[in-house]
Amino acid sequence: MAAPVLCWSALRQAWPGQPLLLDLPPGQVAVGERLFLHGPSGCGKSTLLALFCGMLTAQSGQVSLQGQDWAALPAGRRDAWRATHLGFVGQQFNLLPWWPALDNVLLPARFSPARARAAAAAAGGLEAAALDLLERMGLSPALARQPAGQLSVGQQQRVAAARALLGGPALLVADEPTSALDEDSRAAFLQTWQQACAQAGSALVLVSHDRRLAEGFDRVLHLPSLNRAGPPAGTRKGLS
Ligand SMILES: Nc1ncnc2c1ncn2[C@@H]1O[C@H](COP(=O)(O)OP(=O)(O)OP(=O)(O)O)[C@@H](O)[C@H]1O
Repeated sequence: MAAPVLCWSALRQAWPGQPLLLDLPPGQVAVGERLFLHGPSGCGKSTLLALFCGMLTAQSGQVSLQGQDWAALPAGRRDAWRATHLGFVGQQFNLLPWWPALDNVLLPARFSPARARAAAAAAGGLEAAALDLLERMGLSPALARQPAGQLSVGQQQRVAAARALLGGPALLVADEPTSALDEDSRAAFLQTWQQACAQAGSALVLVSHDRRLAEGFDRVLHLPSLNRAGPPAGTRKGLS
């Protein structure tokens, strides 16, 4: 069996001066697996994604991406590892607003020769790969040439999604990636994204408040709130 893409030991995390936020049993995400992560606002979903992405070092426990323990990498190599193996779509899209959408999608290729090669090989050229991804996300070649800052918020979210997919990184992590889309577009967009992940062989970890979007995912991980009136931690259910 192939080694997991993402792997974590028991994780405990608290922000300074705040009560324990995360208390997670060991887990993993397999090659190509789609994991849907949900839980109430403030339960620590974004914090957990930051641990998965090596943006934050676990206070207790260990997280590995593609067999590499994040904590064992110096900061510079962590950035390079992330650029090669991870695509991320956050609640802020972090696009360069004066750059054409197309150039924003091509950004990972500047930081990762491996992703540049993979993208070019899959589509007969790097630019063709980016245009193809944008088109699959519903953006025409004409829109692809427009500065990202002149696109609608929903279109910008699609550009960020295409950028994360370029070159088929082993893992895609998405924090509420459909928040800027209208309700009718959400399911269709996610379906497109899942298909693109499957085609690229990328695993997907997606956070959403909206449980209805869990359709099509292989597994659902419910993250309970540890700091809310409710059943004591020992009786929490649904953590898989
Ligand atoms: N950079 C930070 N510094 C200090 N505390 C933080 C930081 N980021 C998050 N927190 C704390 O961690 C808690 C959980 O935040 P987090 O964003 O991880 O939750 P979430 O489940 O993603 O929330 P939402 O669904 O509303 O986006 C927050 O209540 C906040 O107090």
